Amino acid sequence: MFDAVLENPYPDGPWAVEAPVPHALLGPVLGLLGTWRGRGHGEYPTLAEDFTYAQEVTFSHDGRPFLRYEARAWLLGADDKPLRPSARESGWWRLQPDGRVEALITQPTGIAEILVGHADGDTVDLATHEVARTPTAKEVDATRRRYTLADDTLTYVHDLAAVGQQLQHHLRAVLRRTA
Ligand code: HEM
Repeated sequence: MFDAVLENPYPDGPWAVEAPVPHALLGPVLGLLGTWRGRGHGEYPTLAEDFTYAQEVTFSHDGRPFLRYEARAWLLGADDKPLRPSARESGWWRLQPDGRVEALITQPTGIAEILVGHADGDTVDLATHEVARTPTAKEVDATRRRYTLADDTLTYVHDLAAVGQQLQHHLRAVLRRTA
């Protein structure tokens, strides 16, 4: 009786050139589609030490005017060996006319962010509209995320206002397209 639902007839497509055909509103973010891997560096005034991490980020779509976003990071030791899993997040980037973006991103640390911003093909700039926190989550008030795409390299900087600190640098990473 469940035969009709055994296979998902609407799989996501990470590619701009294969089915499903990307929705026209995805135009300003088409260059992001796919999987990216690379490394980053992070710091925050409340932390005793800065840190280096590796990260994998995937943007995919199902033909509708939003991206599915997945990111997972792991810390790297001095010898470049994986130390331990670190930040993960996933969400949806809703494209609006004129390249406006509304993003919903959740993290297993109890944070749910809504960000608004703009995409123009080479850059995406997102800033917090609202943050919701579970009762035990750390006090995160705002983030700003700026992505720059050039020659199959995706660079981002991530500012953070949290635990009583003003909005300031937390992360910078350079990712290369892997698929
Ligand atoms: C690539 C993504 C990220 C990495 C690798 C990363 C890494 C880290 C690390 C290593 C720490 C120190 C504590 C620990 O060892 O876990 C930390 C602290 C923290 N991070 Fe991140 N982070 C990332 C993304 C984020 C995001 C997206 C947010 C918020 C939306 C965030 C908010 C915080 C906060 C609030 C702290 C605690 C500061 C404190 O209590 O002093 N981080 N992060």
